[in-house]
Amino acid sequence: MASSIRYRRILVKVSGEALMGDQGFGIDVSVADRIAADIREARELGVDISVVIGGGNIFRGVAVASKGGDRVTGDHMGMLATVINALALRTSLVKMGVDAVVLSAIAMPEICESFSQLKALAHQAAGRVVIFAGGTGNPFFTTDSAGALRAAEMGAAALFKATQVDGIYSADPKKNPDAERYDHLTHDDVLNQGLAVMDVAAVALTRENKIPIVVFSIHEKGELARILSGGGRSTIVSD
Ligand SMILES: Nc1ncnc2c1ncn2[C@@H]1O[C@H](COP(=O)(O)OP(=O)(O)OP(=O)(O)O)[C@@H](O)[C@H]1O
Ligand SMILES: O=c1ccn([C@@H]2O[C@H](COP(=O)(O)O)[C@@H](O)[C@H]2O)c(=O)[nH]1
Repeated sequence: MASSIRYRRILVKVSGEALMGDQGFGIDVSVADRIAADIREARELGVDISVVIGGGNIFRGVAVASKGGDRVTGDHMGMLATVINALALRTSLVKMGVDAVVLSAIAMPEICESFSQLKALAHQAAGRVVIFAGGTGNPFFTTDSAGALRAAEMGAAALFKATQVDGIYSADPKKNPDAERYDHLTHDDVLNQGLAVMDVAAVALTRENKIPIVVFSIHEKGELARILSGGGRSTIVSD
């Protein structure tokens, strides 16, 4: 096992939106397989990995609220979307020989196990990749907040946000091509400058628990292992 690995236990927040690939909606299985391969490669470095998966490729609660519907119902729909994605990612991992389990914050025992911290830690100790579904289980939150929460519960040394962009910029790089990319920021920098790559609750929770955040592009094959090995391209948020 290489000694230069940056973190020995991490939680990866996987973008739901990325799962749709070029389809515009739903799940592109080849993308799920690629992400699973990246997780397998990173695990082979001897790193414990658990995953929170988003739901943006299927449903976000604000879509209901913005059309005058009930936000809480919309958020329930969004959380269910994350369960669909978690099942797809587990399928891809198992297909390539990685033992993985889905734990949902919303009980659905016919489909997957319900979340408890003890169960999650036991699965991790048994060498499984734990995929957390259903977000926090509460409306008005996001899967970024679920990522920060589960990272703290799992004793993760860092929260990796695998997203559409290769780091944190001075403004949303999709809207501002001239935005400046940062290699390193503090939690306070992200909050005080209103850098919207993650929601405020998630950043505040990681700050409280002294958990660094690593933002990197999910579209770069092998990037997770490269960053864990000391290379790659990312923004690290730490104090
Ligand atoms: N300052 C910033 N730096 C980097 N990205 C930013 C910034 N502000 C806004 N963004 C946007 O935030 C997005 C990531 O946020 P978001 O969590 O909504 O997407 P996601 O990772 O695809 O998650 P999901 O689909 O699971 O909801 C990036 O794709 C980027 O366009
Ligand atoms: O704790 C949570 C997490 C998520 N939601 C709802 O699910 C969707 C999808 O999650 P993303 O983080 O946007 O990928 C989100 O928009 C919420 O509607 C939630 O209510 N609580």
